[in-house]
Amino acid sequence: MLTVHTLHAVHQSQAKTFDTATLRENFLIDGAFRSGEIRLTYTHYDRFVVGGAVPDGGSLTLDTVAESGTDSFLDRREMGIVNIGETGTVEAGGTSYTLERGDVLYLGMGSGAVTFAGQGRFYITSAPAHRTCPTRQIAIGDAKEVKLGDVASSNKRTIRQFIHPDVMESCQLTLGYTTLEDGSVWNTMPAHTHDRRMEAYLYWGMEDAARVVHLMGEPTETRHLMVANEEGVVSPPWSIHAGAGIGGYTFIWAMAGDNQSFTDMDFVQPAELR
Ligand SMILES: O=C(O)C(=O)C[C@H](O)C(=O)CO
Ligand SMILES: [Zn+2]
Repeated sequence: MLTVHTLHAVHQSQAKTFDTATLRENFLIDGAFRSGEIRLTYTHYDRFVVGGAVPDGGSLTLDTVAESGTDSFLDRREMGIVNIGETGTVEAGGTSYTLERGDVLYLGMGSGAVTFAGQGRFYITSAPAHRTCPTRQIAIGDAKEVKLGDVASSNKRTIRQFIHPDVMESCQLTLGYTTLEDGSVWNTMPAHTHDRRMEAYLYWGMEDAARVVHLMGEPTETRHLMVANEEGVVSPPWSIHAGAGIGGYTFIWAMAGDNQSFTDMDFVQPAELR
């Protein structure tokens, strides 16, 4: 079963008037992981799509998605998949890839129908593409590791870059995930914006009762979203994206836009945030 929800782009002057429920409707991605379903959110931020596929021992095929207006979803798109569950397989273009928890698969434009199977919980990201880059499976050991933060600032963390120019080629999609060390709670602090790229976060590896207080909004108009395990947030180009968690967590970041330069960020120091 395939469900697609559309999120339209919101202007920052409107976002600052939203109450909690309206903020959540417009920026929180919840309910993406349901047994036996593929659930996608089609955003109008760089036409970036995020979602989940949970085959739960069976198999689920993603092919035609009416929102893209193409015969097959990947006819003019590339895709990045992260398995956040147990071992599962993804089959595309006649090849089957076995993904362990934390493995990433990049599918180039024109890969055709994609079939998810096994016990994987697959996080799906997709951006429009203009050429075919080679499909590639990237294990955790193949990712580029960047250590950031320190214990004193409660933000010691490891950034793992998978779909990233230093690791492999893609059209515009970049993707990786960041894991907090025990006792550290803050991600992406100091915060930043990057008007050149939108970004989507998916929080996972959390206890059911835990929450991340995700900060969004223009730097001088911040708002927060209480985010549970396996929930995501779409971050418009004008918004900061940062958070503090109750307990440990990992978050998948994925971006699309004018450049693939991970370090192209406009930093905002805590004293400048409102
Ligand atoms: O913890 C961090 O810092 C990050 O992981 C930053 C995100 O990846 C990001 O916002 C990239 O633009
Ligand atoms: Zn960012």
